[in-house]
Amino acid sequence: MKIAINTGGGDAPGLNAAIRAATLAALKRGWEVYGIKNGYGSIYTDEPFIKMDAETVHGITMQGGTILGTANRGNPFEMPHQKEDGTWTTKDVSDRLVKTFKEYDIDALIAIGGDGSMNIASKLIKKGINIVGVPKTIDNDIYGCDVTLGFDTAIDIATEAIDRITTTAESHHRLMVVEVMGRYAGWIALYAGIASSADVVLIPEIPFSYDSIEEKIKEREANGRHYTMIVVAEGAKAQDGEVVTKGKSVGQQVQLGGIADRIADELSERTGKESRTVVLGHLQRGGSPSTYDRLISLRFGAAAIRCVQEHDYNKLVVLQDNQLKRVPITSIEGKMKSVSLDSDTVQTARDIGVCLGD
Ligand SMILES: Nc1ncnc2c1ncn2[C@@H]1O[C@H](COP(=O)(O)OP(=O)(O)OP(=O)(O)O)[C@@H](O)[C@H]1O
Ligand SMILES: O=P(O)(O)OC[C@H]1O[C@](O)(CO)[C@@H](O)[C@@H]1O
Ligand SMILES: [Mg+2]
Repeated sequence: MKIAINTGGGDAPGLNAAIRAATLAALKRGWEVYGIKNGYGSIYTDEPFIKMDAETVHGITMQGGTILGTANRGNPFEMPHQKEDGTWTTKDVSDRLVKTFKEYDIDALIAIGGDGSMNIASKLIKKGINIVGVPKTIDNDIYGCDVTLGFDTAIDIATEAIDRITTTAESHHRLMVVEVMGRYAGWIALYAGIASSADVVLIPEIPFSYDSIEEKIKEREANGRHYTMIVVAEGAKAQDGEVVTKGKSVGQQVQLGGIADRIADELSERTGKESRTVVLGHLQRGGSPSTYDRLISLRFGAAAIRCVQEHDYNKLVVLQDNQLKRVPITSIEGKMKSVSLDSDTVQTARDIGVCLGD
């Protein structure tokens, strides 16, 4: 049996642990293991696959990033391509990918990635590639999976950062707006916001009203709290506004960012209070995984190999009610896991007085 492994989309803490578990579990079964570099990038080069052995994955469980490299601009069905006149377009190079897989006799691919990677996997499955998916993304937004690898570390980092920003906010009697990642779902903002006792948490699932935040600030001032901590997901938007973006390159998803500045300016204007913004950005994605992420990544990686062993292809290994399960990759195509507004976590936020902007 010959398997290949790749990592796609934004990196996340725990990717290396998943790669290690999948590699060791496959080697243990006497299989050959190959890595694909930079998403699907190396497929189109002279060395499409690199041979992986126990040495390749030695000591990487605790390492951030991915030893295979990743890409979030290299969807084989929409590959950026420069035309003769210098302008950019996209082209479908998936047939070349499928041909290379066949040439090298790869029996199955372990695709470690987010929703975008699983959408690509879904299409490759329809072209005859055997795939087992491993759910990765700090955004925690993969449908059908309670938790994705990388999320736990991201909320730990965000919580610690918000804790630290809170003491300076209080000392200076300021409004502090902390922008965290979360393109279409507010998991990081909600979990880290509640855990760090933020006063206002704004998520994409609840378009916010400035009146509601202003009222919260005024209520706090009246109670002698002369600072307010606002945590906002990059994908959140005002009730009468749009998601704030920074532009888009060909073949890449739109780059988000800038909502914190908008909110800070508007609230300073309304309240007369001084404000500052902090964008946590890629701090949330880098560095060593938490214990939970190491373990869940190892579990996902090994489970993916058990799937291949049973020829149970085209499944995504997921965690549901703390049990490892499998769901068809094609069944989650185009879907997303949003924060449920009647979940107990959202109710908890409301019960302890967190303003959710509505
Ligand atoms: N293996 C891959 N090679 C090249 N591009 C990829 C690969 N996997 C995903 N992409 C592209 O990267 C983008 C993000 O992928 P995905 O949703 O899987 O990642 P994510 O963890 O949610 O991170 P993010 O979306 O923020 O980069 C998508 O536009 C997708 O088409
Ligand atoms: O800056 P990059 O690496 O292109 O990706 C940023 C995106 O990746 C994520 O970190 C993970 O999906 C998003 O929250 C964010 O919008
Ligand atoms: Mg994604």
